[in-house]
Amino acid sequence: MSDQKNSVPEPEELSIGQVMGPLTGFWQTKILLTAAESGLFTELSGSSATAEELSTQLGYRMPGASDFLLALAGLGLLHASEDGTFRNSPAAERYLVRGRPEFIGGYLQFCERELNPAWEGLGTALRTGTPQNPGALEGNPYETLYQDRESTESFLESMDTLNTPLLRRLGEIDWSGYGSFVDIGGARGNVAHHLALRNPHLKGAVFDLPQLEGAFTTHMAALGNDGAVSFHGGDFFAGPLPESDVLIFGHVLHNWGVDERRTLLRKAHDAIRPGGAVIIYDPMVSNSAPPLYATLAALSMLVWSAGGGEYPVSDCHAWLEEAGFHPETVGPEDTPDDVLVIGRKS
Ligand SMILES: C[S@@+](CC[C@H](N)C(=O)[O-])C[C@H]1O[C@@H](n2cnc3c(N)ncnc32)[C@H](O)[C@@H]1O
Repeated sequence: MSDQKNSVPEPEELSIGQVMGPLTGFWQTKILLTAAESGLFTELSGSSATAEELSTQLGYRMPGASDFLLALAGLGLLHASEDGTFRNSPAAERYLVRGRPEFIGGYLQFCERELNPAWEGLGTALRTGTPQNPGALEGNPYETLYQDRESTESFLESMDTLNTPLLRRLGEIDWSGYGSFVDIGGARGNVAHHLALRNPHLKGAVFDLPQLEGAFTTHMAALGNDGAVSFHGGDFFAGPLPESDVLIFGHVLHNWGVDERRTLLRKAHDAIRPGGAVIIYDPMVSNSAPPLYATLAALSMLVWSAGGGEYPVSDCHAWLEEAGFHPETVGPEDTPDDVLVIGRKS
């Protein structure tokens, strides 16, 4: 037995770090979320301070506070200088300072409040296939989420963090042949606003649950949108989808099971005018070794959503063809980013 073991060649790069890294991932998450919640990065923005000064400001005790700051430096979120002072790293300065355009505080809060508790039940979800988010067990998890104002706000901010990289890619599509679009499940209208801004000839709308109308109106006012995009409240599983040249499903299909995705695409085909198109983006996978982000997103859907998950690009094409579209993948596959697929209607 032991001979057999010894005969297995050990890869040279084998190291316990390959196990310790994922194991301490939870501790790293807690360090990041605790620092963000304390306001440390905002406090430090554009300045530097010693561990003693920061611990006084935050009400922390030494020496724990010093280790905490050094751990943040180890994570690349702070820079520790020789003179004993700390300042934000460029990433922290850009993404973790409240008030900055790319601040991701909403996403941190959404992970902490919504996703991470559901991840606690990963083993159960894997064994049973049942979501671990009570809201998803009752039906549409968004209906439950929107009962809490603060959770709704952090969710909507986090959606915009995740849809921001898509704004440029959606803008690069040739929109000259289309006159209108509706962003189905378009939340508070971030994508719709930027699309309409870049293509003033387009009549844009968002279709989402009626609970989001107030957040949509507030966000449009903050962006200076003068009514170029309208909001239509409704449930996309009840009744037909709004008529348009283009319908967008961004980070929507992965919330639902295969049958619901196929239903939504069939409804989309009914609603889209001849010559129009449906546009889909999700962190899809296209081979047996997808980027880690896509599989983490898939597992987040498993534990949080009502039967959702990420799906192969080829499945997306198949559902589109079944619904009557001619599918085409726009841009790269197998990136840590979303895959963009367009289905054209003859
Ligand atoms: C993951 S978010 C995606 C938001 C946005 N498209 C983006 O890319 O950031 C899913 C959206 O679907 C909406 N939604 C969920 N169920 C819905 C339903 N039955 N009818 C209409 N919208 C729904 C949610 O309110 C939410 O805004």
